[in-house]
Amino acid sequence: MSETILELKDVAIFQKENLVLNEVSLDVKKGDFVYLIGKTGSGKSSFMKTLYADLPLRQGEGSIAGFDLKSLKEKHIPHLRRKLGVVFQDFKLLPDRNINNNMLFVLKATGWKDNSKMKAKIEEVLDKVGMKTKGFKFPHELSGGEQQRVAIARALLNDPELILADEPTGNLDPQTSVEVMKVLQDINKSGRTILMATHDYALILKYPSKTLKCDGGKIFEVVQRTV
Ligand SMILES: Nc1ncnc2c1ncn2[C@@H]1O[C@H](COP(=O)(O)OP(=O)(O)OP(=O)(O)O)[C@@H](O)[C@H]1O
Repeated sequence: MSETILELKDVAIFQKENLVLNEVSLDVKKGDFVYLIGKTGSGKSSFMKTLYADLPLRQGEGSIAGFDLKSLKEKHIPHLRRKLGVVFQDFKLLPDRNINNNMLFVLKATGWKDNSKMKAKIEEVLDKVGMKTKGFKFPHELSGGEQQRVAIARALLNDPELILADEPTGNLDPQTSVEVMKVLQDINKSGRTILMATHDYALILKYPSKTLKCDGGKIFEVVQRTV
């Protein structure tokens, strides 16, 4: 049986004093590709934030990439984030520096020191997303799809065990969404676990996989044909 990388047991998720999700229990195995769907405001982002410890786990039990979310101390959050690759809808690239320097910033912030190793790593991840020749460009010189591919490359810098993608195609047109999705599929095929929140049912139909739905304050697994 394959190894569990994310496990939640009877978790409740709050935004301030408001209960957003309740009785959340799930088990994600290494190598899985899991979608998280649900209407606006149903709690997808709050759920993702709990996983990368932007929201504290106040109730229930949770472990992710070997970290216990309940007892996680503030000072250990950077260690957890190094094991996760997080991708956002709005890319979140630093606008004042080129792509290579965006990557360098993350590597230095996560403790890398050796210049030649950093250079090789940046080339490797940009190559993986088909952006090897664009490292000298600034974010505003790239299309939305290219920026998202760079953001995915950035998420790969520290060889994360799990990638959390919150609406990664939310700002992209359908064709570009498929291109970005292909990149995520390739990364998943190379053994990485991906949890992706999305509104894009066309993508789910094209690339069917295990699907969780946030609805009515709960998360449950749905079978493909009813999404
Ligand atoms: N910082 C916050 N403070 C208070 N309430 C919040 C905060 N962020 C979100 N909420 C509330 O929590 C609920 C869930 O929001 P969340 O952003 O997780 O939903 P979502 O499913 O990700 O929506 P969307 O698809 O629009 O991103 C909503 O009722 C929202 O108003």
